Amino acid sequence: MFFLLFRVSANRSELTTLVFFVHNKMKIPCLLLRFPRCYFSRTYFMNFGFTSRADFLGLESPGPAHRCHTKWICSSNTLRRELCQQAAPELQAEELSDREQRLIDRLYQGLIQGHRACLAESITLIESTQSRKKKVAQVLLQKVLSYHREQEKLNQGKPLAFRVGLSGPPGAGKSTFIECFGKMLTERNHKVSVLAVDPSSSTSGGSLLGDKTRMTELSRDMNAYIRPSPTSGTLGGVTRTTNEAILLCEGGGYDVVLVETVGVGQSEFAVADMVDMFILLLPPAGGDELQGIKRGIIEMADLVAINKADGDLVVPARRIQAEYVSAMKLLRKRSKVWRPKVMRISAKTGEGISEMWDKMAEFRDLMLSSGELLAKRRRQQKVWMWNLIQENMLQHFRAHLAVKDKIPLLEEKVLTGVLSPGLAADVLLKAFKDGL
Ligand SMILES: Nc1nc2c(ncn2[C@@H]2O[C@H](COP(=O)(O)OP(=O)(O)OP(=O)(O)O)[C@@H](O)[C@H]2O)c(=O)[nH]1
Repeated sequence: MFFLLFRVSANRSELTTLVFFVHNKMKIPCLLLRFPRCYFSRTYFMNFGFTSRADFLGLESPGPAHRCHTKWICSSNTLRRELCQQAAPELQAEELSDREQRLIDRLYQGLIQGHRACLAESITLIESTQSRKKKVAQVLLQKVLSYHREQEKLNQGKPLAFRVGLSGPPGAGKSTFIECFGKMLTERNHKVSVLAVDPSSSTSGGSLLGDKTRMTELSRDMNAYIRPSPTSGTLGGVTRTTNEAILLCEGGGYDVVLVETVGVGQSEFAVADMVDMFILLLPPAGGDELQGIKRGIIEMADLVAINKADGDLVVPARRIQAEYVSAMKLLRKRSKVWRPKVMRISAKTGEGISEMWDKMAEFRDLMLSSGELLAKRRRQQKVWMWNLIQENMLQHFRAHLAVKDKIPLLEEKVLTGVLSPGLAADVLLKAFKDGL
């Protein structure tokens, strides 16, 4: 990247005008080198026509002046990070109070040093619905993201963590599996975090996955971190924070991030869209007992694990495995390098768990070497951005004064066949546009 460096002492307004001219005409990011005690307010820059901080980066030596508004860059290392963050200038536009800055610094430092308490506090911050806290959380997240990018660069561009989604109907043995699987991984020097997505919590106000005493042994393990699902919010809200929590966990050095969801709703589709590998855990039962499982979700699975393949259940587990093997042959191929596998395991006895991890590692290596993993992650980012925009826009639309009262009436007219759905939508959209 090109940028011009200016050093400012005397006649700074003339210089700033010149810098702005260069920046504006030549579209070159400019760097302004400043001296201590040389204070520039945001208004000062705005007066010269700069519209965002990323237009213009300031370098200052730490000193009495470092508390001034343009506290952007204090060392060449942070300078590099700040340049990387140009893509998200709006997040830095809001000035943080000293207290907020201290909070971010404390959480960030604690997080990257692997302190579980700081990770927990950071996730609580991103789950906050209070607008100010949300902003602070986003600044923290940006910081963690740039740390991520640096670490990934050091790791030759390879992802820092393996993101795994786990879904299955209630009683399939998810907690027993995670306990057994997680312990095996920590014994092999992995750091494991478990995030639960439980959409039922948004309607019941309680967390199904979180309330129970689950995974007692794993939760005592210093190399594991278990986070129950947030207790409020829409599915989109819950999954948005889960997405961000994944990044925080990775920043905290967790190299295996497990996202668990109950396989009876929409959450598993959302989870499948935020992980590298999606696993479906099923009990050795078929037909009626698995009615809650949606067909579509089987198509999303990269691996199906038939659990409880022990004692009397070995025979039905074998039968179910054979059924799934043939059913999955009929599914559309989603990857050039991987065909979904069906395995038998027992979370109770631990049988098959190590082999399952070997298969998972094989999947990750194949996906990485073929470039499919990174392509998938990039695609997921875009999907998520649009999902969130859609959800927010729809909320905004439904709550808008110009359409709010009209919706029930128009819905009724569509239901009774008085109005076509297309026409009703046109009426509402026009009212919305006119009311903007
Ligand atoms: N025989 C046998 N029983 C198991 C196995 N894994 C889990 N179970 C039993 O199945 C029951 C449900 O297990 P959980 O781990 O609580 O299942 P879950 O999927 O987390 O259930 P929810 O929390 O309701 O979603 C418990 O009684 C477990 O002891 C297994 O491998 N073999």
